[in-house]
Amino acid sequence: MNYLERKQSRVYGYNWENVQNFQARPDDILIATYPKAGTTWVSYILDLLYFGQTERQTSTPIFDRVAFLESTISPMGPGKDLADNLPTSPRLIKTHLPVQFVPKSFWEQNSTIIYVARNAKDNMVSYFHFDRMTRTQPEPGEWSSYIHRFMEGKMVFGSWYDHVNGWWKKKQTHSKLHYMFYEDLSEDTGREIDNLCSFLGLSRSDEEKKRVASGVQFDNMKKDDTTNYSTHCPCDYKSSPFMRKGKVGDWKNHFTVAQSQQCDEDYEKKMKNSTLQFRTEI
Ligand SMILES: Nc1ncnc2c1ncn2[C@@H]1O[C@H](COP(=O)(O)OS(=O)(=O)O)[C@@H](OP(=O)(O)O)[C@H]1O
Repeated sequence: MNYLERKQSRVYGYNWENVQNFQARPDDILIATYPKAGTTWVSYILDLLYFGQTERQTSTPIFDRVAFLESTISPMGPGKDLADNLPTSPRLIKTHLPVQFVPKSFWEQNSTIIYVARNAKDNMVSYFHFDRMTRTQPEPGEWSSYIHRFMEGKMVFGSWYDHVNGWWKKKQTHSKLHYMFYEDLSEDTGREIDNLCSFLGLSRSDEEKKRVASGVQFDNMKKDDTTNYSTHCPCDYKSSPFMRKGKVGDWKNHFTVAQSQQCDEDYEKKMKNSTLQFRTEI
């Protein structure tokens, strides 16, 4: 077992059975993403759509309102326990697990799932900076080698390519799965909130939806201590903030022309059988 595998198994391994035996409920909402694809953004949208600005929302950090299922590092204890004890209905639960590792009770209970995907290049950049900042992930090393590790899928939650494709395939057979894109949210948050409401069967006034769209803007979430992760312990915010840039196309500030070409060629090979379409700029 190499360093990465040892670290993975220490953080997530011993928790495996607990997570696999998790008892989902029919009204649960599972927010599934590859790390750094917009999990917190969509979590906060759903949180506001369902619960509005209550006292709990303004005093409790987002990572205690939305349980990170497979995490063992939350200040509130294992994510599975947090999910078990969430007082809300629906319960909002987040996961980064590839589709084949999601606890089976979510399928048995026909729970609702919101998947968020982000283009590979921006996802990679965001993950790189997160790895620089967090103490729960392997050290990222140099950017030039990180790109290769990402392309090879040697990441804590496995290959980005398998992740986005696995969930995309699942969407074709699981009607309660809504597949969203970070780039669409960035382009028109209001439109994506409308789509979410239609999918979830939520009737919210135009005014309420506008309030949500404004509340979840990057600058608002960045200055809000309940959504910017500033109170989350295992991070070094001097290296990089959690709410870093929040942009589509920031990859252009990181990739050299040669790195971009190499990534595109590799992408073509890995995604050649996929009908998924990503935008790397808007
Ligand atoms: N409101 C809003 N608007 C635009 N972008 C946003 C928003 N909220 C979070 N973000 C950006 O999402 C990135 C973090 O992704 P996740 O929340 O999935 O991270 S995690 O996996 O839960 O750790 C991270 O992206 P980068 O800035 O590119 O690093 C965040 O800045």
